[in-house]
Amino acid sequence: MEIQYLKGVGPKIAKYLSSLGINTVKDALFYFPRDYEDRTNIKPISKLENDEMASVIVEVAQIFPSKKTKTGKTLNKILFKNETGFISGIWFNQPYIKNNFKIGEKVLLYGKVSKQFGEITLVDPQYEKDYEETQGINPIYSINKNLTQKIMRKIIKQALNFIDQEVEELLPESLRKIYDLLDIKNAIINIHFPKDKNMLKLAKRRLKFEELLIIQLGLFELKKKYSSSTTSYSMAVSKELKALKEKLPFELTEAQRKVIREILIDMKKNTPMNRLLQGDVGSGKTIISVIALFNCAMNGYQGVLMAPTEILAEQHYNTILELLKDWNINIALLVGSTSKKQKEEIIRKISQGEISIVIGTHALLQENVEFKNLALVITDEQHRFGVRQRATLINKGHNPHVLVMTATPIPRTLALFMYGDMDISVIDQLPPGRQKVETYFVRPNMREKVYDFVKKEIEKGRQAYVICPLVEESEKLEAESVIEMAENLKNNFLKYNKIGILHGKMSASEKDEIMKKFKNNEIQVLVSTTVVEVGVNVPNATIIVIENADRFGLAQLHQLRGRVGRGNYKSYCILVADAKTDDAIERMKIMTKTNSGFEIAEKDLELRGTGEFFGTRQHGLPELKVANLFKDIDILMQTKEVARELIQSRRLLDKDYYKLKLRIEELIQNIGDNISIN
Ligand SMILES: Nc1ncnc2c1ncn2[C@@H]1O[C@H](COP(=O)(O)OP(=O)(O)OP(=O)(O)O)[C@@H](O)[C@H]1O
Repeated sequence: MEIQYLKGVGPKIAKYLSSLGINTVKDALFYFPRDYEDRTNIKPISKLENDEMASVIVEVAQIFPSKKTKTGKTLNKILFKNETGFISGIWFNQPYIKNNFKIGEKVLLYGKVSKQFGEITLVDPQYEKDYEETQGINPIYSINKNLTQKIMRKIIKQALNFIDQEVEELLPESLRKIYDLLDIKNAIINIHFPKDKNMLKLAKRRLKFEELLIIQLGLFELKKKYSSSTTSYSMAVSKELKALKEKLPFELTEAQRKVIREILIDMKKNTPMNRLLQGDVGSGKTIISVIALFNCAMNGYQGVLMAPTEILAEQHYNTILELLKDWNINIALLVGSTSKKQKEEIIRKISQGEISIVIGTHALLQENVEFKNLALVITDEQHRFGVRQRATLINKGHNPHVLVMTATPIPRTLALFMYGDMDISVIDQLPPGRQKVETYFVRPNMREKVYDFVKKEIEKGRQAYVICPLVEESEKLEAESVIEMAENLKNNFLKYNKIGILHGKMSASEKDEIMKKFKNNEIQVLVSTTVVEVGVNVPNATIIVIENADRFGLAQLHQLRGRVGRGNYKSYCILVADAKTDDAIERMKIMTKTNSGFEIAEKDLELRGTGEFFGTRQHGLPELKVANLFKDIDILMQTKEVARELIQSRRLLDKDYYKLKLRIEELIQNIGDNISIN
């Protein structure tokens, strides 16, 4: 039912609601509050504590004229009283607020308490005059400035009148009984307008349970599908591997050896490998992919490695060419900017099986790229590819082995959730000799000192990255900001150093040229956008300056920092930021405190929630509305068990579960796969 059918929702309000993603009554019912104000516990004024959120029922005692503050804001103050004391309300830049109150009138105020110099104040409080009906726990919705909480609550209340026709119960009573879950109707009513705190808790639990159970079931079904496809390419462990290992410029770490064993065992089986390889930045994942691709080629099959950026694809290509040059293996690079003629040639050779190892970017996904006998698919940094894209590549072969590499360390339980259909290998050890990257957070007025320090490193023979401030996502601006920054450095701080620039809008050959020069130390300072974020490997670079660091998320900062500290030299990361919000300052501080990708990932989850952390939309998985993968581990584990049991006992096929089953099929379709559960 369209939202306009509700009383009081005219075209204007409907438009505002639509901008929140609410187009139907059902959308409104599932638009859950972001928070609640608890008015059940109305305290005497004298008992209020500094900084707490509180409600008071008071009478207007005195209305003061508007004043200007030192910073030019208008300040309005109103004094309120009740039998327990006096409290003032202050509002900034709302000069008309005083017209809304009359002396002696009773109001309910809700806001943050500030106690200073014996005066108790509520800053910018919400107020309601018809407060009788809104006592209790009240929902607070994420709204935009065109709507008010009051209007929103009215709309939701009306929507709740249609709950019977709009909302389906997916969980049968038998299951609800065992796990003490509210029925869906009660859960939705109580998540919007909780009867009391306990009912709010139960409502949340029920909705989280459903949300997580559906995803778990979807992932289990996917896993079942892949593991039941029995025929893959069984590959012997090539005798040549020993020779390859001897050619490496370093000894493999124990962690790398363990992972290689796991992968070779998988590839030997005639069921397809489906493995996630996790390893922190710089832990040495590339060589693992080289060994897997080599083994595949030695068995006479084709393998492919897809990277998220051209720079990285080229880097992998060059590494592989160099390492495998003693063997007669045809290797090709296929990226967006490969010339048309070359592309055609490469595509022809791939389809005829003349090329054994293909390295590339998204360009590999084009329809006309066909393989003769694709047996191994490796994707690097998979969180940048959607599940769908991975599937497109996999479908170019017949049940090939699949290896996904990621540098985002995800706590194990969460990894099991996100990649529920995959086995997991972890490189939990860095190559020997690595030192902690010393990280500093400085304000922009320290810039001169920062670049003095950069100069000193260069004098020692080392190299530096300068990551440019993020600008709006405009192609031109991106290039401009890099050029401007480089000019600025040339004219001021780094007059005598060789500076190069790199940004996403350069052609592949330009980028390649710059990267080669940087690798050969012909460029000492590389001013770049985040195109170097993932994977770029120049061990002689020991210092990275990240300008406007507060605009980056933690995971991204960690990736960027991972560009240094990749060799035996002591390395530094300097975050230059005029961070103002608590959140931004917190992020900077976390970076200075820890080098562990694992800890950073956990903090990131805490600060940003799971949706953004995983970029769930890219994964094709639904965004979680109520559950939080970090905080709701217990429900997560419980639903995992339930999912397993429902599938193993085949109870999911019972009539009771029919609606749930349909929902799961729908979910899998959204992920980009097509299976019916039977
Ligand atoms: N066992 C090892 N001993 C010494 N150096 C190693 C070892 N394994 C890899 N390296 C080197 O460490 C550097 C980082 O390796 P690699 O580029 O594979 O990291 P990565 O795991 O892909 O990191 P990122 O996620 O940042 O791309 C490279 O210079 C590589 O040659």
